Amino acid sequence: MLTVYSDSHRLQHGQSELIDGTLKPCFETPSRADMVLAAIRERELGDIIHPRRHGLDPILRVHDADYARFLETAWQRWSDMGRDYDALPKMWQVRRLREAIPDHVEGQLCYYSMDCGTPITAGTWAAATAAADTALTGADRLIGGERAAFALTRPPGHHAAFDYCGGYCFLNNAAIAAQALRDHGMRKVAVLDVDYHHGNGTQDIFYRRSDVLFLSIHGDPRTEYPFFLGFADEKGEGEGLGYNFNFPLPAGSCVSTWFVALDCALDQIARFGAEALVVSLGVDTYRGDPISRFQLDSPDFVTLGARLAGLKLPTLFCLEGGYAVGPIGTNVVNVLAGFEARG
Ligand SMILES: NCCCCCC(=O)NO
Ligand SMILES: [Zn+2]
Repeated sequence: MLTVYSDSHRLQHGQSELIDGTLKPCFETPSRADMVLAAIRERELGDIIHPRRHGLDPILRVHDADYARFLETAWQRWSDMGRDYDALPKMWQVRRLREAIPDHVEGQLCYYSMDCGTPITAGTWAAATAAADTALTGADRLIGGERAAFALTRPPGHHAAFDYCGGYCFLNNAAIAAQALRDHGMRKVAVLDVDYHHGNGTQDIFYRRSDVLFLSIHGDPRTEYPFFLGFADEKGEGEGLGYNFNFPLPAGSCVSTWFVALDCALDQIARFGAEALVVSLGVDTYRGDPISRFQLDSPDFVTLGARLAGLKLPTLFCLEGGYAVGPIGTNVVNVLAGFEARG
C-alpha cells in the first residue's frame, strides 16, 4: 500500500495542552508520525511519496474562508504581541453570549476553537496545510485507480469543523479528501471514523448532505471527549437526514462489542452504495492508550483492516489519534497490512 508522508508535520510541535485540569506536555507529538513511518518501512508496506501541493481551494471546499485566514495569520498576530509561546484561548463563546467575531487575535482564538488542547504555533499553518496536501495526494491516487492509500497525516483532522479547531486538529484532512473524491466524479463517498473520539468536525461538515455518508464508532460523549456531539440520535439534517450514523459505546467496552458496532457501520456503508471509503484511522482505541478507554489489542487492528477490505472499495486511510507512542506504528500498520492481506 502506498503511503503519503510529509516531514512538514514536524512544524506542529505544541509545548503544552490543558487536559484534566492541568497544563501537560502535548500528547500529539511529532514522535507519533516518526514511529508510524518507521513501522511502514520496517514492514515494507509499500512506496512512500511526498504530497503534491494543492493550494487553498480544496481546503475551502469544506472550511470557512475566514477561519482559514485566522489559522494562517494567528501566529504572526500573536507573536506581534510579544508572545513567543503557544497560542491558546482563554474562554469560549457559550450560551447567550454574543456570536460576534472579535477583531483581536485573542478573541478570534476563542471564537475559532472548541478547546484548550490545540496550541497554535509558528509552524501550525504550514503543518496543517501539508497534512491536507497529504490526504489530497492520497485521494489523487484513488482517483487515478489505486485501490488504497495511507495518508500519514499529522496534525490530525477529524475534530476540525467548518469553522473551528480543536482536539489537536486544524484542517479536516479526511473531509477535505472526501470532498476531493466527490469533486473528481465519485458520486457517493463514505467517511468511517474509527478513532476513540467522535469525529465532530467531519459530522459538522457533512451533516446536511446525502452524498457523503458519515459514520463514527467512539467513546460515549456522555462521559468522553468531545462531550457535546456524537450521540446516536444525530442522524443528519435536511437533505442529510439518514446519512449520519453514530455508534457511541461506553468507556471500557469490550473488543467484541466494538466489532459488532463496526459490522453495523460496514453494513450501512454497503447499503449506501459508496463508491469510495475514507477511513479516519485513529488507533487510540488501543487498550494502552493514555487518554482513551477502549480495549483493542494490536492483533485486533489486523482484524479491523481485513473487515474494511471486505467492502471492496477504493479506500483512503487518514491518520487521526493514537497516543501510546511505542505501539502506534505496529497498530497502524496492522490495520493497513490486514487490509492488504484480505485482498
Ligand atoms: N485534549 C482532550 C482530548 C483530545 C482528543 C484528541 C483525539 O485523540 N481525538 O481523536
Ligand atoms: Zn482520538
